[in-house]
Amino acid sequence: MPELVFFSGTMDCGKSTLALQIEHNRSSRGLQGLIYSRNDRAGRGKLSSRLGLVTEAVEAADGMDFYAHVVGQLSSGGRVDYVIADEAQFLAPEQVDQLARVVDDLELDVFAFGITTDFRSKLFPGSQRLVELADRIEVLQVEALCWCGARATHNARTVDGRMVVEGAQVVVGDVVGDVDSPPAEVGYEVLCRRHHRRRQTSATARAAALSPDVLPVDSTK
Ligand SMILES: Nc1ncnc2c1ncn2[C@@H]1O[C@H](COP(=O)(O)OP(=O)(O)O)[C@@H](O)[C@H]1O
Ligand SMILES: Cc1cn([C@H]2C[C@H](O)[C@@H](COP(=O)(O)O)O2)c(=O)[nH]c1=O
Repeated sequence: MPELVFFSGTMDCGKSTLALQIEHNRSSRGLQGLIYSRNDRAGRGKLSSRLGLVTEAVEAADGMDFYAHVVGQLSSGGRVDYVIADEAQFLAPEQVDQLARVVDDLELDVFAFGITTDFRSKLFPGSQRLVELADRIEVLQVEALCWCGARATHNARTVDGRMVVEGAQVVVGDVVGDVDSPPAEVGYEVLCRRHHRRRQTSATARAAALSPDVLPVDSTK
């Protein structure tokens, strides 16, 4: 039975890499996929992974009807054996309904990849609809880690290095969590829930560790 599968996780947990692997494994067996993405960091019409792989994709524009687009490909003589949709959190709920229709009426597997929640830990509308409609939800096996070493489950946004909890839901950007990353105007860092709730990023944790307030005090002096 064809399925709508939602591969979800935080930023930087390997979703796009898995999308490219699924594409590679199927295309190397002669199958033909239709690949969609939206707002990929590498630019319009791209599906890219931080491991350096990139492939061409159809940019899923606002208002694009996925069902009509797949039917259009098939009726103009194109072959479509499966569909991949990356950055699916950015899709409108009705576009997710169209993907479900591709599975049910055209009998094609649809693999959707996306982050579930935004920087405020609220569901993206596209991800909410995927949770509602998917046959399966798969959590990626590679654990992205919080600076404390716990599994990262949440996405934080930083503006000029400080974690924020207000702002536009969609701001394309990259993770800047490691010590050597230059401060970006808008960046992201994956955190465990505890540190997301406390608004403690790696930078604030480092600053706290260096603060004289928390340095060990020798009580004999
Ligand atoms: N230099 C590197 N060496 C090994 N693995 C890396 C490197 N850079 C990134 N990765 C891997 O790539 C993952 C991010 O993959 P990507 O597909 O871009 O994530 P996502 O689409 O979920 O944001 C990281 O979690 C890490 O496992
Ligand atoms: C948390 C959050 C993220 N985004 C953006 C930032 C990136 O461009 C993508 C996620 O891409 P990835 O391949 O999963 O790393 O989403 C956003 O617009 N709003 C947010 O709250």
